[in-house]
Amino acid sequence: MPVRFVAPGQLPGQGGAVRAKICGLRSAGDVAAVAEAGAAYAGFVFFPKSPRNLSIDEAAALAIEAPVGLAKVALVVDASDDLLDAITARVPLDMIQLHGAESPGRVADVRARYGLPVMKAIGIAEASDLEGLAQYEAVADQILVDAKPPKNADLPGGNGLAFDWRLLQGRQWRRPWMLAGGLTPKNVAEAVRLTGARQVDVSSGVEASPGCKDPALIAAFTAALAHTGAPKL
Ligand SMILES: O=C(O)c1ccccc1N[C@@H]1O[C@H](COP(=O)(O)O)[C@@H](O)[C@H]1O
Repeated sequence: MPVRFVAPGQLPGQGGAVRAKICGLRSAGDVAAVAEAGAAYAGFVFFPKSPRNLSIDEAAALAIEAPVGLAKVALVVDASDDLLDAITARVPLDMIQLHGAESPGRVADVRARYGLPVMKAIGIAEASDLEGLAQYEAVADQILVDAKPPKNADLPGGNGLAFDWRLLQGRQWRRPWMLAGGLTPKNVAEAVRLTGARQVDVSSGVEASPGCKDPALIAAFTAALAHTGAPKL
């Protein structure tokens, strides 16, 4: 399977700055703050239980006005084809993030049906959770390594919970990957140092309250990445 979407600086040895995805944007001001901060990706959440949920019309308005060069990502959770058909028909996108219990076969189907790169989220709480990641390497364009949500959590992500980043030390995957889960402006440099991540994803950690992004925290998050050195694995 050809890799259709590899962000610059994401393959081993390519170096480059650590790239940020800021997820759960809900307003034009959020998008402007993310672009101003130099983030690479803007995430729009389509999951009604989330405080960051957007209607398709709202997301379309934000995505159409987003600056060129800011990659627009639709986050969905076990979405039907009907929902994805509706999103992709209206919202200009660069990537689909699957953040539910989608099987490898479903990842492959979404990728083929929509012709967009797909990032599959995998929840990690302990070392054995990493074993499940391998089956997605063959079908996803990118892997999102996130904290596993607590049992009975309303949200499968976006809970502001971190996992033990040392679990990733010494690991290498065949696909570009992103680190997520409980990242903040204060801890992201340490997370990068410990894991070697070259891409990071944040939602709660740059919010003043659930669903309300804080431009100062977004700027502090990307500023914290500016001085992260080469990975020490
Ligand atoms: O942000 C949400 O509301 C959300 C809802 C459903 C699935 C995933 C969600 N967010 C993603 O979760 C991770 C970690 O978020 P946090 O920084 O710990 O709050 C991130 O990838 C978000 O894209």
